[in-house]
Amino acid sequence: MANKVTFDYAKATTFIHDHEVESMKGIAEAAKEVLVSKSGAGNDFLGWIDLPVDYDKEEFARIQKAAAKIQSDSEVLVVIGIGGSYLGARAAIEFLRHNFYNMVSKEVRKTPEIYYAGNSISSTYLKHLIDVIGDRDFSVNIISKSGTTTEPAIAFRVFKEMLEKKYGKEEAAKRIYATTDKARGALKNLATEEGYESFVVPDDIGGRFSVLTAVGLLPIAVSGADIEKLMEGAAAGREMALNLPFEENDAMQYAAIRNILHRKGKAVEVLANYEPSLHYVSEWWKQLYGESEGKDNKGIFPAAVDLTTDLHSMGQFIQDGSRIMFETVMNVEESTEEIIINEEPVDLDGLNYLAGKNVDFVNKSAMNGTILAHTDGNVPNLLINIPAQNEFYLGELFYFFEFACGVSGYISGVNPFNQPGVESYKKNMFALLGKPGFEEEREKLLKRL
Ligand SMILES: O=P(O)(O)OC[C@H]1O[C@H](O)[C@H](O)[C@@H](O)[C@@H]1O
Repeated sequence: MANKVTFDYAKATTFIHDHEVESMKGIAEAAKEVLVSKSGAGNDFLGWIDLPVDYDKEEFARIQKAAAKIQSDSEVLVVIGIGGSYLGARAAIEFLRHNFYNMVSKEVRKTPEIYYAGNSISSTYLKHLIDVIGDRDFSVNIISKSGTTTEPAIAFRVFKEMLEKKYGKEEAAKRIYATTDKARGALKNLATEEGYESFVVPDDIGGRFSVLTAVGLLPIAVSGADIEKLMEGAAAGREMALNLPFEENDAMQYAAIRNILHRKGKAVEVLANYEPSLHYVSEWWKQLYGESEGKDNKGIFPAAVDLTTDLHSMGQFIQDGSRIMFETVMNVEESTEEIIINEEPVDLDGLNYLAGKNVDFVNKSAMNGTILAHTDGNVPNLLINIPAQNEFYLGELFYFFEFACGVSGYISGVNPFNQPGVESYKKNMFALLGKPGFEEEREKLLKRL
């Protein structure tokens, strides 16, 4: 086991020839050069490249102080945000903390319960979350880079009113933390007006690359995870991605291999995990790759499965359905906890052959068996090994995926750092809602409904 996050495509070599790797190596290195020399499209959004070694230390300390205050005066933290202003924090908290974080006793958890809002427009979800908070002390972290996104703005109105009713306007303002642009947007204006403690999403870091800014760091710190270790891991990931030659550079190889497979007609990448606590890492990854690469009528469609769970639902398709995909497995090499399967005097369930083995041995056997089965079913399998579930390796993993994403986007010739397609639904929604300025569009749409 290496003491770092590694990428391994040994099980995919039947689908990929050495000369293809050699040829893609050149393309990937040229793409890397465009990325690090900041000469490509979207080059004003590359602040994430050096972020792990070049971040605002004063703000970092303020994040830790705010987290400590929330931990001391709140039983619940409501994190309001969507997309890049939501998924990174949730991915990290679920990866790093207890699988039943909110449910486990306070003595075990020691930190506030954390719930997420503003990631849908469901009134039922909002009302049910209000029920969960009850009359307990709580704080809110509203996160929106643009400060104008509808889903979080609506949720914030609801929880702001709840805080103000409970504590009065002045005390409520001390329980609201706003993470947004340093100067622009409705949320920034509101925060200044109401005196909320504010944290900055840097101009040159897009939402889906912002997990290691205050966007992710404040909620992650509130959960009790060590954000310094997270940054150290990301810095280690950066060092390797920037400096290692292609043959030893895991992020570069991942970018290259997935593009080789894409050019052979594999239109879908299925990211698989064998730990339920990685579910939101996949969700974060889906946005990172989906918004970065899915444009100009091209891109690999990022999909995800939780295994072995989905082997009993999606497994059939992966093994035997349309041959449109390759699979990338995130393998946690050392399980955080161990449970031994004990021997039973009468072997009624027929499991005594596993007596003395731990459950993770069974999980790994399922994983290895599945990788071979899927490979036999013509699904090329790639492996990302994560030594253990801790802050350092998560930092490395975040950086690995971000760097590979930038390189991969340039390989396919898109601007990996914009998301023009996201505006289309928003325009229609605003028109249908009757937002001022959308009158003409509204008439046209109403006729089509
Ligand atoms: O942070 P915000 O400005 O509220 O944006 C939240 C998310 O929604 C947008 O529609 C974008 O497509 C995403 O890239 C972004 O992460």
